[in-house]
Amino acid sequence: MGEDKGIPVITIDGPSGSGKGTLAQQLAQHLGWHYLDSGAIYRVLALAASKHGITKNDPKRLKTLAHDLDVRFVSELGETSARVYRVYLEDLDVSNAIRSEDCGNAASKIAALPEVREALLRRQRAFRKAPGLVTDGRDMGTVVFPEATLKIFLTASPQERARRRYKQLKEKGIDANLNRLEQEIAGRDVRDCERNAAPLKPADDAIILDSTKLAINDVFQQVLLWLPSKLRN
Ligand SMILES: Nc1ncnc2c1ncn2[C@@H]1O[C@H](COP(=O)(O)OP(=O)(O)O)[C@@H](O)[C@H]1O
Ligand SMILES: Nc1ccn([C@H]2C[C@H](O)[C@@H](COP(=O)(O)OP(=O)(O)O)O2)c(=O)n1
Repeated sequence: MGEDKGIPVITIDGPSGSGKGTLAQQLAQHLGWHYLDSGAIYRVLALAASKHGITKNDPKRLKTLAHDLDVRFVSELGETSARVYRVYLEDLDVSNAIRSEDCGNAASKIAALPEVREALLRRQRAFRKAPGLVTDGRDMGTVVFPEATLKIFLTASPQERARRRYKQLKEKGIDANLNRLEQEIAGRDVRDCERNAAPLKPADDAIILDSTKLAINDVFQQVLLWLPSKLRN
């Protein structure tokens, strides 16, 4: 099915821990739009590659794996009426498994391969369905949906992002080390920003929002203020 360019898209790009997923999910739920967590696709691919013993040094097999990847997203109502997004690889629920920092790092490594990115393009664009799509990642506004309705580039200081990730992991009962997280986040920033294929950078027409000192709800309210004028254009 072809992509319908008349359907509105909000893109949220930015580095790890800036709050992209949180904001994108809030917006999708508020607007009743679809949600695409593009990073989850790269994470699932990293998991599948490890399962099949394919390394980042084998772009040809990774490309085939990316093309054939059996990844599914299921959105369901959680206990507090907020939507919960679950991710399946083949028929296995990998929602928690893909959230480890190891998986994030592995995803960042294979995401540097142009063959892999190309193989995932069409799959990502297929999420553009009525009444609208909110999506987050690294290249949503620059490459995947260059004509998006509203593009946000969400940042926060590396220290604040590491602190958020630390708290998030601890809340999930996952052991974490703040210093190590800071280093891993810094390493991922460099790799994601310096690669040649679709590097992490704001689109020319993106609004840059620094959330270092903003609460989750402040970020959400700010974006809601920007949206109406973009939807009218
Ligand atoms: N503005 C904010 N202030 C404080 N914590 C935040 C903020 N935005 C997100 N968080 C928290 O930080 C963690 C990482 O957010 P997440 O949305 O997963 O980031 P990303 O998708 O950019 O990696 C989550 O636990 C989330 O609740
Ligand atoms: N659109 C995207 C999304 C993610 N990636 C890569 C680069 C990221 O470091 C990894 C993991 O992305 P993800 O958004 O899940 O990571 P964070 O939640 O921001 O820590 O995948 C990408 O290259 N392009």
